[in-house]
Amino acid sequence: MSPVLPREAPTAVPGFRLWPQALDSAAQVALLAEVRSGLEAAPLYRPVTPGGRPFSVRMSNFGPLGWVSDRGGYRYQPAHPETGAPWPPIPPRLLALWDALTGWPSPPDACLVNLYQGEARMGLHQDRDERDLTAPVLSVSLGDTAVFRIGPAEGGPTRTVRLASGDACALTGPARLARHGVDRLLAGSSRLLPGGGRVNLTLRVAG
Ligand SMILES: O=C(O)CCC(=O)C(=O)O
Ligand SMILES: [Fe+2]
Repeated sequence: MSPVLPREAPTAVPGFRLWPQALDSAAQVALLAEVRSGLEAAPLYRPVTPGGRPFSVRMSNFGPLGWVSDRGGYRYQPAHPETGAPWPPIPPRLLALWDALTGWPSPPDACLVNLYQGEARMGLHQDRDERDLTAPVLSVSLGDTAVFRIGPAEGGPTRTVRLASGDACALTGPARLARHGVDRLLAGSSRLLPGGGRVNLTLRVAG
């Protein structure tokens, strides 16, 4: 990670924290290589919603627990649903970033990997499958810029925030249960991933 503490930018949503360029371009390249090597052990797959609709993103996980969705619902589990193998470890660079940015006393035990390509998006939702809903959720973006949408937990007006390659953001405190999603990617905004697309890494204390 970067040697200095990333600069935090103000946001209009209390508890939604944003650190533009938390990872400089060298750190982004290094992290992407670590992600690719983890994905060799835990290949991306396309989950379905509990209603049976395929996600437009492909997913995998790192860490003791991984978030999965299927006909049985949403949950965390210790093994890849297709290979049955344990998830590979969370890259140390991400654990260090979690400590530096969140200051949370315990490490994350789950890192969801989302790959967005083409028209992939993610509908508005809350992250609420974790045991302790006071622990922050930290998200790191690599590749094409995402048009991220965020609004209050109870519903109501949302705002959009652009998340570029290397940006980190967190749902904390009053924004922990904020509704959020990804409307679309800005195609061609980054050259980090050959062929375009975006990798999002979401660190959580799940279990
Ligand atoms: O891709 C993103 O920036 C958000 C991902 C997300 O909200 C999730 O996986 O729960
Ligand atoms: Fe989410």
